[in-house]
Amino acid sequence: MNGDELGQLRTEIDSLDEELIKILALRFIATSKVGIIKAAKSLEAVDPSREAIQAQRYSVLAAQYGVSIELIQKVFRTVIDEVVANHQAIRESTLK
Ligand SMILES: C=C(O[C@@H]1C=C(C(=O)O)C=C[C@H]1O)C(=O)O
Repeated sequence: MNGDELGQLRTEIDSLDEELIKILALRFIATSKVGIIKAAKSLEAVDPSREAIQAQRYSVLAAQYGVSIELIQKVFRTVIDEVVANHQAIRESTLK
């Protein structure tokens, strides 16, 4: 591998990282809207049955794309925990 290839690969990685962050931002916008709807309907912040279905799907997709299932589950656990904390905050702010 020459220096040119290394540089090109790092440029590709930087661009993919930006896409990941952009997609996460879009996901948080969508989940915030869900949080507002759930707070308005007095629904719990956490939905374990929905999360179980998603976890199943993440495993299938991880296998399909050849990515570690454990890694994907950990990444989404971190993201979903953040969403749930955000939903709890929305719920508490609407109760006041
Ligand atoms: C977004 C929701 O709220 C929570 C967060 C989820 C997520 O980030 O995907 C899934 C289920 C819920 O525990 C939802 O209920 O759909």
